[in-house]
Amino acid sequence: MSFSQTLYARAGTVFPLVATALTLAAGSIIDPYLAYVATSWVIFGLLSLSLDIVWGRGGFLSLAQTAFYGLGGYFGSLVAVNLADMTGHSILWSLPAGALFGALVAAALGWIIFYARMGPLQATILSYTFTLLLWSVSQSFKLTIGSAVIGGDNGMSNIPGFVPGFGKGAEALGPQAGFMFVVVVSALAYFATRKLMTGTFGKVIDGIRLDIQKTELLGYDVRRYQVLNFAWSGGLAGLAGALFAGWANYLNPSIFSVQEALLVPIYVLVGGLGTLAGPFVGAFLIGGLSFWLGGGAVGGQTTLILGIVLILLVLFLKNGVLGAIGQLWASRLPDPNEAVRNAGAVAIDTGELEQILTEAERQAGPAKPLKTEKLFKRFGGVIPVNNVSLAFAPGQPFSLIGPNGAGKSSFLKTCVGVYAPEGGSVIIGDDDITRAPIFRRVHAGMGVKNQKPQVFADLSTRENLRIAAYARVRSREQASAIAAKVIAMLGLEAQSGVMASVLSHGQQQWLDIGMVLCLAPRVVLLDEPAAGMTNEETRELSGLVRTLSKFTTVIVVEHDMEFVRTLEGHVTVLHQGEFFAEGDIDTLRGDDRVLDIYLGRREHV
Ligand SMILES: Nc1ncnc2c1ncn2[C@@H]1O[C@H](COP(=O)(O)OP(=O)(O)OP(=O)(O)O)[C@@H](O)[C@H]1O
Repeated sequence: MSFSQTLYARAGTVFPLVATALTLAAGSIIDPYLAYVATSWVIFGLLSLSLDIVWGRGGFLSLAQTAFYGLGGYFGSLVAVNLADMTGHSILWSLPAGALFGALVAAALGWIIFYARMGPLQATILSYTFTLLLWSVSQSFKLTIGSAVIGGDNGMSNIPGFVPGFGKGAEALGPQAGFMFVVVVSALAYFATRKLMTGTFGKVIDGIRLDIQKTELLGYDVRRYQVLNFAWSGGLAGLAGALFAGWANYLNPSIFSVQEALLVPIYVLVGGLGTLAGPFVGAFLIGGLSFWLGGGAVGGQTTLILGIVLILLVLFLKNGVLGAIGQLWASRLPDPNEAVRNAGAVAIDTGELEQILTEAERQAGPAKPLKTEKLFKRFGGVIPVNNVSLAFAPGQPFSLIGPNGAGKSSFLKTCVGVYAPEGGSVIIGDDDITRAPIFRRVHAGMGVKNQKPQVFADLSTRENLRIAAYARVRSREQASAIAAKVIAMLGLEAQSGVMASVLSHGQQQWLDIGMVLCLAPRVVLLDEPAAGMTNEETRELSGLVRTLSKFTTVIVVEHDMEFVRTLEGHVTVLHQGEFFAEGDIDTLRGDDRVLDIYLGRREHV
């Protein structure tokens, strides 16, 4: 790797470190008033970072960040006002209290949003409603606890500044030291968040944004991850709120206002969505710009400037400042996706495959049978799965065939948990999984490949496999080792570092199958796996499915009769949602009744 490539890969750590050092150095020499104003930009940057991890990384535009910010500020101050009087050291009380309260409220709101499986728009509106509700309630909310007074419209005053020393007479930091203190706290919060988001947790959050269903099909409890991410973001916002209260020494309900709520996404967009450092850049740029124009941080020109900046940004810098710099820089580096252009056809290394499957069997136990009993699913007047009772076992591949609309995919989706059945049961081994969420079925041993390749487009081939393997083994080293084996088995070594989005359709199908194998499934369900594959790839796939069936139960939904014939397994015909016939493919191909349903003749049907 060249210096430029290494620096590009570490940019999110190196530049923020340099920026922190420079800001700290500048802190003691700049004008105290500027230091005071710039402190608020750092705080807004931290608040915006809290949005960036849920929006830029998690894919959910939350308008509740200022709610957690305000609540963190009020609660942190409530604690600080009472305790700091006796002990000094206000920041020891207000910052953890604000962060914790913000995290708890976010976890509660996130629990409602994510477990109710709301759509993105609905979730954004609910988060906005929550902020508006607080705004309205806080106007008349009055509370006195000890020496802390929340006075409704009048807000809360006499909040102690940043007091680092102990004891009654301890003094608050001045503007310059206060600025440096806020920079240090925000930098620590940034680096902790960055560590979280560049690790496996962050990759799962990326997976949720890119393809939530696939993430769950890997066995991740996606809602738990979403709530945890939201709670972390609430913690950051609460921390920012507690800092803001110490900076302003005063809070009032305007912190929950519409204008405040909408400023946060603007900072994020200006800096660069999903970049983590971008929110600070956005807050500094907008804050600095309005300060320079003479309006101060919240001066009269701010709204106008924000409007103009946003319009220019939408027109010219769609990825924000850091996003645009990153793109420009990347375009000057050697193309990391070059390897794809020289790629040959995928050839399965059968020896490697058998090793992977033997190891999987050793770790996850023997193959499990899958059974459905009178499985029933209806969509209004359509019944795509009508009392279907089937049993699948290891030893040979099972194929499900039938004309278009026969209910093959619906049967598979009902087994997988994408559709909830109205009747009957699905049993894997000894476990009744009829009502289990998708990720629990995966834990029970199910591995699923849907018709379209489901890979995480923005992650590399290796990262895709790692995230799949990590879902099972929960160890980064083991996950990397499994990913390396699957890459070798698929012969994708040259493509291991390229983005999945640039792989060919066939390669994406293989990668998807590789991800399923990383789960060491005991039952494998494949929905039209040969779709879009070349003849050569289809032959390879047939070999893979046959080998797989020696180690696990395999069920394949397929249209391609020739492919089904090469599997040399058991075939079940579905028709109009019901079991119709079964046997080997040659017998079924000679069966007039089966021919009739495929040709649409009525004679035998
Ligand atoms: N989510 C849904 N909502 C409403 N109807 C659905 C839904 N999914 C499937 N159906 C209906 O159920 C019937 C069976 O569809 P399904 O896709 O399961 O058949 P299939 O055998 O897999 O067909 P194909 O081979 O064309 O993929 C169709 O009439 C379809 O319109």
